[in-house]
Amino acid sequence: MTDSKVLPHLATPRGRFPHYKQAGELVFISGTSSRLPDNTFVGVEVDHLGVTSLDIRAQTRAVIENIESIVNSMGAGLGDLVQITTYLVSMNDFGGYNEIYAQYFDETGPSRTTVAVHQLPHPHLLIEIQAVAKIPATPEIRKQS
Ligand SMILES: O=C(O)C/C=C/C(=O)C(=O)O
Repeated sequence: MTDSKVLPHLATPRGRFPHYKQAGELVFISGTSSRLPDNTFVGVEVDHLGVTSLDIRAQTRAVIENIESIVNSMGAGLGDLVQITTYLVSMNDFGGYNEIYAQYFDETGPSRTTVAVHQLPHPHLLIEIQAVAKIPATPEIRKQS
């Protein structure tokens, strides 16, 4: 079974792709940022002079919680993730990212790769995560497809 979904309660993808694609028991979650449904970003402050402050801890938490919302929509949870790839704009943020990551996952969690990239699809983004979940094809999940 293959199934793609754009979830109405999450930030709309900024391109023609789904939040996730399910292929059998594996669910491939598209690159996810800290963007909220109103298209604002968690972990971004712009002061009265227009100076922008970006917060890797707040962004990391929001990204993981956005991914959690996606897997929750399938009746699953973060414990069902089997693989994570993280894209950071700067490895200077590795410490803050890792600190928040450890509040959600440990060595029994998904395999993980973290790389630094030149840019992400919005200048306010410090982090984006893509993930794979393994979710048994229960009748409930099949019903949603
Ligand atoms: O949706 C976002 O805010 C950031 C993620 C974008 C992508 O991964 C993409 O456009 O491919």
